[in-house]
Amino acid sequence: MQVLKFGGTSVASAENIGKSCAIALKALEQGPVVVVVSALGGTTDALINAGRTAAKGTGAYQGILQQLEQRHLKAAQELQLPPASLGTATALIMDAFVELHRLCDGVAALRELSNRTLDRLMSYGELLSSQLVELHFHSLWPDTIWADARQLIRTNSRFGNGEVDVVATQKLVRDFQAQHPGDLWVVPGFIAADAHGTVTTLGRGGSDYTAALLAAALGADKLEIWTDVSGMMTADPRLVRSARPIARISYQEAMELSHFGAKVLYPPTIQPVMQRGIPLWIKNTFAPDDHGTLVEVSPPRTAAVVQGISSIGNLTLLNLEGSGMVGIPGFSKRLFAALARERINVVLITQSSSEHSICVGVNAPDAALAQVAVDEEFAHEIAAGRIEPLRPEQDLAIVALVGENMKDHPGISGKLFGALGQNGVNIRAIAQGASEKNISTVIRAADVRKAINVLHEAFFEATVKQVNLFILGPGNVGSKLLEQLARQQQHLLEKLGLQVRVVAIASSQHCLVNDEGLDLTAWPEALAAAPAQTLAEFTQLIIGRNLRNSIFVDVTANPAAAGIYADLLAKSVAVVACNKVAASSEYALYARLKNLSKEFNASYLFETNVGAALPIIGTLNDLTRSGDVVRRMEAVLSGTLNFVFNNYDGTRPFADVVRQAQAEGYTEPDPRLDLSGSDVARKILILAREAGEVMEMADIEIETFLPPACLEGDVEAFYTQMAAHEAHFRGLYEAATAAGKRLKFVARYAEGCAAVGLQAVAPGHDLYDLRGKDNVVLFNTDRYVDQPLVVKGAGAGAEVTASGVFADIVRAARL
Ligand SMILES: NC(=O)C1=CN([C@@H]2O[C@H](COP(=O)(O)OP(=O)(O)OC[C@H]3O[C@@H](n4cnc5c(N)ncnc54)[C@H](OP(=O)(O)O)[C@@H]3O)[C@@H](O)[C@H]2O)C=CC1
Ligand SMILES: N[C@@H](CC=O)C(=O)O
Repeated sequence: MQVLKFGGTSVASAENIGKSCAIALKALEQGPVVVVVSALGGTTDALINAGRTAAKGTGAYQGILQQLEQRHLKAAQELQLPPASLGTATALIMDAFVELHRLCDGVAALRELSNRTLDRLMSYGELLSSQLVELHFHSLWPDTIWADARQLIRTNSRFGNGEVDVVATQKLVRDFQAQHPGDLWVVPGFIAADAHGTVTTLGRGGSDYTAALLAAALGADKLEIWTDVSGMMTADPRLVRSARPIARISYQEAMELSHFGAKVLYPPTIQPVMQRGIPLWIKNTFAPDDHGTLVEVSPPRTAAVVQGISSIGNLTLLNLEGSGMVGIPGFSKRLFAALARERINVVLITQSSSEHSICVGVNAPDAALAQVAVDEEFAHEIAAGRIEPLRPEQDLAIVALVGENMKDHPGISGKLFGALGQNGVNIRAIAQGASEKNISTVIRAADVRKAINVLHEAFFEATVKQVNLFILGPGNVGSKLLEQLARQQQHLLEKLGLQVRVVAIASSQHCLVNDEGLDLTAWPEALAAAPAQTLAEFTQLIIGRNLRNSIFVDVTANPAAAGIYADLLAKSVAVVACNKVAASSEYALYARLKNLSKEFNASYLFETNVGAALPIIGTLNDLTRSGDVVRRMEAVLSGTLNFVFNNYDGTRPFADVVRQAQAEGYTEPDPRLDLSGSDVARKILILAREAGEVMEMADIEIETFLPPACLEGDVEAFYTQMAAHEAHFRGLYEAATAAGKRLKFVARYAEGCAAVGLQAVAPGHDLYDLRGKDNVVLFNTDRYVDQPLVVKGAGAGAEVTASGVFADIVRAARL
């Protein structure tokens, strides 16, 4: 004997009924079959709607019923039944709707819809669908009978959610079997009757339960639940795109997952088949060849420790707290008794070992009633100040990991907390029983999508991690970065398992957004047509999207952009910046950002602030982290100035060489920062801070070689004044050359002091041979005493800088 249950979508139309029928006929090749059917998809909701509309006293329910009747008549027509069967079907439908109209008229007259009447109304959905299906089967398999579930499933008289009398039900089913030994039964799901024969229902989704009760009573070889997905999934596919079906799972795990929102199975379904050890399949009517999920006693153990991730929304936490609870027995009993008296279901319980508080999760609609009930129960203690009035916390949800293997596996909860923490998901409460089949976390409802995706990636997709970039400043460096990202997307996916998506690009005039990731080959045109956004709006866009593994990339030189880092880090959004403003602004901000980065587990990386893509800050960090102490640094840190002094020989104006440096992309957007020495000063300041020094910009001695007039006015005036002072620059050059030396703009740090300035260096000096736009840093430390540790190479240029930003992005993504 096999029991096959077809859900609402599987019988929603004549075409779908045909598919379900084909599945049942195939099963008949292996032996007798019991088919349990739900109502035609959407019917139960429509019947409830009709009843509730009638209860308001309006006549609108008539329209709802007429539509529903037409739908059933159309399905009967389309089933292409033999004429006699079609006549029977039409009569059944019309009679049923006469009765439904009569019931709703009564509800409208009384303006009252009791659970008992609602059960009666709803029962017509399954009664009609099962009779239509039976007529269709009958035409293909004459040995088919319709079995009325009201005569098979016995419940108490709790209308709306009847409690099944299992012993009576088993007897009724076996007696029926003895009298009707046919090959194929068709049974309406969801409906039952109490001892007086009054119709009851088994709760929404109860058709699964009907099928399980029949399977258990008949000692079936298997139960198959046919639905519109290919099995139980590792997570809700509406929230997690990469969710996949679970091939085999234990009853216990399936029970945990179905309780926690895996809607493919009505939770009570498992108990009856588990008791009898009947294998339960979840299969897809629309893809019958897919494997589906097999729920069984002990599935073969795979490497998967976690089987699925599930969630329940709409949760409220109630926290009973107070010093008067500690060490006194009976508090929890009274708390749960108060909730039970109001028939409030407790979804989750936690209590810390200090016994100072007990925290329970309830469905949000029950929270107000729960609060009154508990506050009343403890009114005496609250008045005496021994207990606080109950504190409800709303807009929460549970996200749970499910898997029997978790119990033998250390580190699962560590991984869970780490993954959530890194993405700024705050855990409000935790529950895990000693059986360790389920680890439940309570989080903000707004974080559910992000949390489930983060966990799915951590536990099911070790190979791919999605990273979401928000890029500010698609200028010289920014546009090169976007080119490099576009070129390397496949490489990142294949070699590093990173699926890098650029979600937004913003300039000062436009902001382009696509939650699915922008097309990186066509962004310039799209950006030019996109609307503007302020920095505050851009910040909100990043925070509001609440995407996992979010990284803000600042490729501007804008001081205001540096002002948003703190807000982002505090939301666990990583920050990668080649903008030097934040790291070189007042020490308090630099320190705050560093602390926020630690506190919220979000990277704050700015390697390109010094020497473009050269590993200067990284090297310094490695030295200090491993206990070395930096005593002295000597460096050339301006690509622009090194280029200018390497290329200026008096044969063409100094200002022209500076213009060339700007055209080649070495200067700051405002080249006066380079020529004045300020840019080098910020770099040595950043290095000194990274070496552990508490320093401000004002502590750096800047010896400028520019005549003061060059720094008056705007950038064009700057170029004009440099041209006017050509003799000054030639003089500097000639004096150095005459002494056999070269000009280098040098930064120095030693014993808490730092200075920058132009210097003529002699052959043999470490800085003498520094070519082109190169930078160099010489670190003298406790370990590098005789010879400095040297980092040297190209120190400016859009392409190399972009590659340094890219490397920081990858570092942040792999954290
Ligand atoms: N060039 C190099 O070798 C190196 C550069 N850097 C750093 O890289 C950064 C960028 O330099 P570069 O690409 O040459 O500069 P660009 O001037 O070419 O680009 C700056 C970008 O920032 C945008 N921007 C400015 N203000 C805002 C704002 N308020 N909101 C949104 N976008 C804004 C600009 O947009 P719009 O055009 O609309 O104003 C532009 O797209 C600088 O901080 C520089 O110090 C670091 C290391 C080396
Ligand atoms: N303008 C800078 C670029 C890198 O920071 C330089 O010239 O070094």
